[in-house]
Amino acid sequence: MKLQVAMDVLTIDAALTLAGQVAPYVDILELGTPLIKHEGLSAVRAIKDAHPDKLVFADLKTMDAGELEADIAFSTGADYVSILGAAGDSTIIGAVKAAKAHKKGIVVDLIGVADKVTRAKEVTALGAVFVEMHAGLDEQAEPGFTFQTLLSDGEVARVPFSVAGGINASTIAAVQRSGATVAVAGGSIHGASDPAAAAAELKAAIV
Ligand SMILES: O=C(CO)[C@H](O)[C@H](O)COP(=O)(O)O
Repeated sequence: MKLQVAMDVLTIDAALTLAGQVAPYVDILELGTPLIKHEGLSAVRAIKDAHPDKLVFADLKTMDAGELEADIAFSTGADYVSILGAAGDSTIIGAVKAAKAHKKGIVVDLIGVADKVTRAKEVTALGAVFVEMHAGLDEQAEPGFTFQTLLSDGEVARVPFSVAGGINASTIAAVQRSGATVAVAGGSIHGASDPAAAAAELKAAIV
């Protein structure tokens, strides 16, 4: 299982600092949606230039204009671009077309999708390299939130999937047992007093 750090910071400087701290322990460097909205896709270029050996994930969460938005991000250095599973099939098909042209990958983020299992199968058939079983920051804060549903949806869907939703050192082993191909960790790394140590601890928990 690969480890992806979600860099939910707001400036390119902060992202470069964080990436420099955690790169030895992670496989995928994700530019978070707030960072891209704040700094633009130049953040993707800056991270790829600084870490050409790492996979770079642009968390666009695209809902429309799939081919155009994905093409821009791939042209700027992204290896993966996220498209929302709630988007129409034509948006996902367009984004996959751009990914194929660049020999890169589309990840479909299932945040907010009620039936994640069905949509996971549909978008994988459309060409997504993997889906993200994702509970966003707001959903994590809702009463009754349970992380377990993400894992069981991934297990049932039987397609390549990542998991994101507050993963930390005490939950990452369960993520791996569920069969996930990627564990995404944001706050447990960028919010730690020592992000390098936090990333190292997560990496060490992956067997
Ligand atoms: O995409 C996101 C929110 O929409 C986050 O980057 C993702 O949820 C990972 O962060 P955390 O581990 O803090 O949940």
